Amino acid sequence: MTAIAIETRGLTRSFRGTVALDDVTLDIHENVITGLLGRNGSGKTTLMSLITAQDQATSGVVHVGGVSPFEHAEVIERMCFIRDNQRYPDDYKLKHALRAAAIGFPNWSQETADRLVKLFRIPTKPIVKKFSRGQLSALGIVLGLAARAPITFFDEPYLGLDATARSIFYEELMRDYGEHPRTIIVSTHLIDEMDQLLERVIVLDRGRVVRHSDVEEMRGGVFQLSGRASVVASFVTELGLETVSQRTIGGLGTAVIEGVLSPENRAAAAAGGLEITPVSLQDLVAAYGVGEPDGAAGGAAGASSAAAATSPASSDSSDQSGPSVSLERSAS
Ligand SMILES: Nc1ncnc2c1ncn2[C@@H]1O[C@H](COP(=O)(O)OP(=O)(O)OP(=O)(O)O)[C@@H](O)[C@H]1O
Repeated sequence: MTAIAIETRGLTRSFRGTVALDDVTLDIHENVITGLLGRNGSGKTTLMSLITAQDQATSGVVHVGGVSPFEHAEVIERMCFIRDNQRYPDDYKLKHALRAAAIGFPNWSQETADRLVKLFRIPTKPIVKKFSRGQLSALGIVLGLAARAPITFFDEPYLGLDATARSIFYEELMRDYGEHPRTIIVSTHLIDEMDQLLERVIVLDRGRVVRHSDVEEMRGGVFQLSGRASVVASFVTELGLETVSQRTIGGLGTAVIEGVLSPENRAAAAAGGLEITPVSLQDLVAAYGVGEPDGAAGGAAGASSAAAATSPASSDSSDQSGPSVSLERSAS
């Protein structure tokens, strides 16, 4: 197992009554691609903003490389955060964004940037503000990969990308990570598409960590039981199985269960007409997100602080608490 790159202890962030992150204690492994998963409003962007010092916790601590990023600019410089709503200065064209990133990131690879710009067919003439949603995402991916920051965050990097461009992203991510291993944290809702890329996953639900483990371990330790609802229910109760979710539709019951059944219990399930099937990562994350609404997911959509401290571009400083390296200043 690799060393720990990022630690959080009791990390909590509230926004006027909305608890976006609730007592999150995590060790994020170094040089591993970790998926940050969970339903809308579960706290993924908030967690990334706190780790990159773009937002300040209500309570709890974040350590990156053993120190608080808020107090160590050199730690912030090692991180790159590509947000889904990345902002750029009004007059920026592609070349300005690339130039600014080249200045801001010590490990910047111009060769990688040039190659990816061609692969994604990012236009050179229009200002970035005129880019389509997919072109903006592609630009974020180019910056995030070419930056080669030791710790890189991608917040839903694929928004608006067509299927071909998404495949290019996945391939290029794996290629660059293979050649230059680093800590990558990627939040995604396209779990079926990305699950082969992820080594570990963190699943958040309503601001809390409901699962943090190795993907293979997770797959091996969960199964779905389905059959007549009454039989499923009594099987679960009699064996004291730990359910992630349990549903009944008509007379059919399904339960997603953590654990491994012994051969005897498998035989008993089969004798009762129950079917045991594997659970995809996507279905498992969906199962964790099944629960009563509690109003915690309402409120303003997304943290408003734009990329600042370590990400390559920001023109919005309305909600920034951390130090910032702005493209507006560094490239002209
Ligand atoms: N600046 C803010 N002001 C008020 N509420 C906020 C702010 N930022 C986030 N929240 C709230 O915190 C919760 C978590 O938001 P966050 O953006 O972290 O979720 P997410 O998991 O990234 O969601 P999504 O998958 O939809 O992008 C949400 O309820 C959101 O409305």
